[in-house]
Amino acid sequence: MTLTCKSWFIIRFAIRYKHFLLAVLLGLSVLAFGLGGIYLHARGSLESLVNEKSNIASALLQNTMDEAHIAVNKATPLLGAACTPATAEELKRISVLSPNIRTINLVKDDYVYCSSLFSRTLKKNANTHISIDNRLFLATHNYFNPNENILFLSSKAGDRYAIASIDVHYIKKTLKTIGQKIPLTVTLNNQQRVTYNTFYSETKNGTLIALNSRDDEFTISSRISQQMYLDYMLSHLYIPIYLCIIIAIIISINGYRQLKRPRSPQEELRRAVEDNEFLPYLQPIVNHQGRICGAEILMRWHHPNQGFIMPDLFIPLAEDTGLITIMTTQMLTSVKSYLLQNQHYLPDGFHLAINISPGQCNDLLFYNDCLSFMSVFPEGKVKLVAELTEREFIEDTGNAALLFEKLHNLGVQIALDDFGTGHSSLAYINQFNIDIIKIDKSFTHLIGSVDMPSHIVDNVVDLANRLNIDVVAEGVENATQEAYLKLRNIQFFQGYFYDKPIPPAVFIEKMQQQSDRQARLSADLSLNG
Ligand SMILES: Nc1nc2c(ncn2[C@@H]2O[C@H](COP(=O)(O)O[C@H]3[C@@H](O)[C@H](n4cnc5c(=O)[nH]c(N)nc54)O[C@@H]3COP(=O)(O)O)[C@@H](O)[C@H]2O)c(=O)[nH]1
Repeated sequence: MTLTCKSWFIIRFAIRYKHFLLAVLLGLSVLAFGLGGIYLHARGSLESLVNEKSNIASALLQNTMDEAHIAVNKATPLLGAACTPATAEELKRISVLSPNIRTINLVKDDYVYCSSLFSRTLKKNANTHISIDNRLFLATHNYFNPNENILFLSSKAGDRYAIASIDVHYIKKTLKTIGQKIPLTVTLNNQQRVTYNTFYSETKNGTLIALNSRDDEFTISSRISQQMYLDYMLSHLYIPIYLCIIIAIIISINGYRQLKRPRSPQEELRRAVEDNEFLPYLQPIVNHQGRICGAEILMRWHHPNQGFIMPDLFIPLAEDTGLITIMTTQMLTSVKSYLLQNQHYLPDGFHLAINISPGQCNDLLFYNDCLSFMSVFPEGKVKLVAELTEREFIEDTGNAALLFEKLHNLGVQIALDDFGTGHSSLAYINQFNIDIIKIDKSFTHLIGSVDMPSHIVDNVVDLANRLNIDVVAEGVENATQEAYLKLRNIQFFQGYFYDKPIPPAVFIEKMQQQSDRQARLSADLSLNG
């Protein structure tokens, strides 16, 4: 399976910022739990509020219905008689005594023949026609209000009816006053409906809360949509929401601090290795003609909080913990990709030195790193040099000798670093078939001083010549030192006089400039020649 550039970018980003992402995830989880809880609470509260409002609306409507029942019951005895002025007067009296009832009427053969509104018998015509299908029903009626529905409640006696009319406008006002933003609906006999629904548009989705009246004559209902739940939560529970956000941020920041908190030096080093915080720097090595012919890889720790940390401060711990092995692999892998892309700027036999610690001489992991490094370059392009320090004693359990033999077979050279400062220089030369000696900078620095023990440098060079070993003079800082060392026919020079350790990209620039200069010089020579 191949990973696209985008996936790589995401993976690298996730690895690089994993602590930050974990902290954000923690905060978001807390926020999700908190808001989830608040939302559930809001649901419960809103549902009980709607229940309460439905109950109040139902009670008020039931009152009106009871009033209508009493009114029609009072009017029922009048059904047997004709519509005299006295009957009409009695209907008016009943209606006036019932504050929520607008009219009381007597109906026969689907026509209103007597009403509390008129003091005479009404004629059969379109205006007085009324069809009564249910005990409670909604209808428009020309006499009472042709433009709006009226709620009628009827009571039957033989083939006649006493009916009371209730203003629907009044019912709507009741629903509005009680419901406020919550839409309430009155449904009669499970069919005809009166709704007050101006704030939220009507929906078929959501939680239905329905309450039947005492005699199942009507139902008060409300459907709570998702929007209503959210609005309720935001308007009533904003303080818990703010608190939840603040707590999530605090937990996030704290989590981040905990994840990033200073650990033991060992843990911190391990974390840095996982986060690829160790970078290779390259210090140029120049030849007798002053041209860059190689470089030494020197490790730097780019710490996210402390900036660049020099190797003296972390190499001993890396050696103790064994992490130096993987750090060396990281250095070689990184430098390999820089040099591979720019190998056309490198002179053949480019001298690339890397430090190895005594602990790395006990197994063949370093050999595998070298093998992988060498395999990508054409033969003879790069001369890899393993620099052995004398700081610690290399125990020759047989493994070190085997490692050096295999490295030699691969074409990797062995250099003895800090020569003369340790306790086993000569023993190592004899034991490990050393190819290069590096004169320690403490000796180089003495060149030019009054009490310079010149015989030390001279003797090292003399020894190297006799054993056919190359010499690198380390720590060259001025022209006097260079001149002195050049007179002794030393092959390689390294020090601040030429350059400090620099990032690989800067080193490549220098190689490119040198390569361009060489090309111009060759072109001039061939023109003149
Ligand atoms: N096992 C590994 N050890 C490593 C690795 N990278 C570095 N090291 C060891 O750390 C020691 C300190 O290294 P550093 O601080 O990088 O110092 C090197 C040069 O910067 C310094 N130098 C070079 N020229 C001059 C100079 O002209 N003057 C001056 N005062 N200092 C100079 O010397 C150090 C060179 O080190 P070396 O050649 O290895 O002796 C260092 O001893 C390294 O061994 C690593 O990847 N693995």
